[in-house]
This record gives sequence, structure tokens and C-alpha cells, in this order.
Amino acid sequence: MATLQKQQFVVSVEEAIRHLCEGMSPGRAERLDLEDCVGRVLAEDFLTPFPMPPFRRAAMDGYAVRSNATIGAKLGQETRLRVIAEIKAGVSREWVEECTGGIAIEDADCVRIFTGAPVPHRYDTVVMQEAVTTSIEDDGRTRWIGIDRPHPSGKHVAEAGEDLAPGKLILVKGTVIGAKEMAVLASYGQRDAVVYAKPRIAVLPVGDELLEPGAALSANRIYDANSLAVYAFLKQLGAHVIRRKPVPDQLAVLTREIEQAAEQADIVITTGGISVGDHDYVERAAASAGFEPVFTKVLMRPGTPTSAFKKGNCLLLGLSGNPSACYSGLELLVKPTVQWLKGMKSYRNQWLKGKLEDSVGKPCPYPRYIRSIATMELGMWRINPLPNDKSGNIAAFAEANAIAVIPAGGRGAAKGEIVSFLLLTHMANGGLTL
Ligand SMILES: Nc1nc2c(c(=O)[nH]1)N[C@H]1C(S)=C(S)[C@@H](COP(=O)(O)OP(=O)(O)OC[C@H]3O[C@@H](n4cnc5c(N)ncnc54)[C@H](O)[C@@H]3O)O[C@H]1N2
Ligand code: MOO
Repeated sequence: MATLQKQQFVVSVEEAIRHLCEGMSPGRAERLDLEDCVGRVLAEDFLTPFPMPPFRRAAMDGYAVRSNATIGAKLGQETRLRVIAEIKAGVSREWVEECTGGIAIEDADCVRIFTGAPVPHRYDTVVMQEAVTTSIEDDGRTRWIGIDRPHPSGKHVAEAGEDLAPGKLILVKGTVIGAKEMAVLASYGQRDAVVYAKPRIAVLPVGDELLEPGAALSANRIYDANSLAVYAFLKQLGAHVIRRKPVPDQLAVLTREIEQAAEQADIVITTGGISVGDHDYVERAAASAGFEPVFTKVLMRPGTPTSAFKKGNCLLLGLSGNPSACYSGLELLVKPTVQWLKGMKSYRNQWLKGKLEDSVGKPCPYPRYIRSIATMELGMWRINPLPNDKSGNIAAFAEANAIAVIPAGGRGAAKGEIVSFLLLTHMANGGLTL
């Protein structure tokens, strides 16, 4: 039998990401209740519809006073102000008007006020209750406060619109909705938001050796680890995931599975079966299912055989079967692609710089993505490459919290060298969603 000659469309990691994102656009926009928008991406700019705060309000519990009335106040020579009303948060405009509207403007009165309550216009400052003495007249009703120092105008009063004027662009299209975005939207009374649909991604683990977790282990078989890893990763990214059972190494079966998955998904991810072995069928099945190659080799190790194919709007991404290589593919390629498809403005990976705490001796013609432990010490990231990080091993990546990149060629990298690294999604994830 002739040895399989893989078509060579070789790209760098950066080029692979560009190819993957190019020609795919975020899904349709849909309007969802805010509670269902966690981790979703805004498909429209959000402009403030009214001033924030919407009315002039007290920022402390205390007394609303006219600052003029406090000018002459001194220790031992208190200014006394009569408390003419009590205004708490949530009272009606009519109530405030009734309490203070008909009263001639004099300096010598004040109102008891609580945080969040509207400050009547006649008063220009709020004095915290800790800063006053209180007294009640013999009639048991007339209340006074004593103030022993001047209070400047505008203290503890939040003016209407001082936070945000109406018509201001506060959340731009492409922003992930998390807690603070929710607070903004809910502050403006929004019940729902227009967000991009979740990307739909199907996962097909490929290989005769694969058993479903839960089945009895038998000779020469292994459990399918990848499809659950991909499932978890994609869930964390906020995708809709369809996980299929392991597919045998048979061209016809795999072709049919890919065709079926492509009908349900924007992206089909296979794991395994993408290298040059006689029983690696993903590339041939992709062709039988009508997919065109986008790239068939990525300049990275692990995961060099990672390949992508396109048919219409559907992308087929073949990740390596080795669990570490598969996982690297998720972090390096799948994450930016899915984030792009989710409509995220900042969809690219955020690379950081750190100092290698150990040399990495193994030379490699491609950039090597080393599973590592990154720690921050005295303002500097330090990178400890994990030993024994063959792409078929799981120990190194189970421990890792980062992937560091060792440039191609040369003799690896020396201890003390500054390298780029990526914090793994479970460490760095700003938008962990389910
Ligand atoms: N002659 C060559 N052989 C190989 C090359 C090469 O360039 N020339 N590349 C090697 C590299 S690098 C990689 S990476 C692997 C990739 O192979 P595949 O992606 O085709 O993966 P498989 O051969 O199907 O499996 C590899 C390995 O991973 C195990 N595996 C597969 N699926 C799963 C799963 N769902 N869960 C857990 N483990 C899985 C599988 O049993 C194998 O041990 O090819 C090299 N070969
Ligand atoms: O590209 Mo592979 O993942 O090194 O074994």
C-alpha cells in the first residue's frame, strides 16, 4: 500500500488564526433576557438612554442642609437647624414637594435624609449623621441638629447625570457581557440585550482504539479524553457544543459523521486521524464530504499535523489526537477562532512575557509550545517549563497553567531568556461561561 502523502498547506500559528477567522463572521444577532446573556457578546452598541444618576440624590445617611447655613459654625458655637421632614430612598416626587415645596427658603432648616433619597433642590449639601448632634424639643416632635463646622456646597450629593450623560457610548458592540456590563444594562432598566448567537461546534473523536469513559477498559484500547477536553474548553468559551461518540477509523463512516455534523454546526472539530498514517482518515473524509483544504500543517509543536478545511460556511478543524497536542490546538487556534465567531472585539490571545527559570534544550524546526507553570514574583513572570512534555503525555499539561513559546531552530532556549507565554484559559479566562 502506498504511503499517504499529505497535501502540504503549511502556515504559522498567526496565519492559521487569520485563515480560520477569515470568511467566518459572527452568527446572527438575537434578543435575549439579560439573565441569559452571561458570557454573550453585544451585537449592538449601547448608548445611555437617560442621565445617570437619574435624579439628584444623597450619597450618605444624614441631613440635607443649605451650606450657607453652616458658614459660621464652630466648635463650641454650633449652628442649629430645624429638621422639617424626613426623606428616604424611593419616596415620590409629590412627597418631596409636599415636605419642602411650600416652605420659604431660609437657611435655618434641613431635612433628615438617607442614602439614595432625592435631595430637595433647596439644599445643596448633605452632612453625614456622624457629624451632627441631635435634640428634640419638649413637644416631642420638633427636632434639631447642631453643626460645629462649615460644610462646603455639593458634599455627599450626587447630581443628576454626573456619572453619565444621556447619549454616551458606554458598551461597544463586541463586548462580552459579564457582571459589570450587566450592572450597566440593568441600571438603565434594560430587560434584554441584542447579542450574537452562540457558535455551534460539533466534536468528533476519531480512532478505533477509543472507548467511552465508563466502559470497561480492554487490551490496547484507551479512553477518549479529547472529546471531553474539547467539550469543556468550548463550554468555557460559551459555545453550544455537540459531542459525538468516538468514530472508527473508516473512511465511509467518518465521511458520513462529518457530513451530519456539518449540518448541525458552524465548526466541526475532529481529534486524531489527521497525521500521515494509513488509518488517518480525516483529510480524506473531509475531501469526500466536499471540504476544501485551508491548511494541512501548522508550524508548531505539538500539534504540527493540525489541519483545517472549509465547505460553504462550515469549518472543519482537525486537531491532533495526542491529548497535549489537542489541548495546545485549543488554546492556540480554537480559542481565538471561537471568540471571533462569538463576535468578540478582543478575540486574540493575550501573550505575556516571562523569564525562563530553566533551559529548554530540545531543538525543533518549529516553534515549540511548552507546557509550563507561570508564577508572578516581584512584578516579573517566571516560567518553569514542565519536564516530560511529550505530546502523548498528560501529566505535564495537567499541571500546567501556561504555554510558553520557544522560537524555532537554534538550540532551544537558555535559562534566564525572556519568552512569550499564554496563561491557560482556566487561569486567564475573563469570560468563563457555561
Ligand atoms: N510518520 C509520521 N508519523 C507521525 C507524524 C509525522 O509527521 N510523521 N506526526 C506525529 C505527530 S507530531 C502527531 S501530533 C501525531 C498526530 O496524529 P493524529 O492526529 O493522526 O492522531 P492519532 O494518530 O489518531 O493519535 C495519536 C495518539 O493520540 C491518541 N488519541 C487519539 N485520540 C484520542 C482521544 N480522543 N483521547 C485520548 N487519546 C487519543 C492515540 O491513541 C495515539 O496514541 O502523529 C504523529 N505521527
Ligand atoms: O505535533 Mo505532535 O503533537 O508533536 O506529537
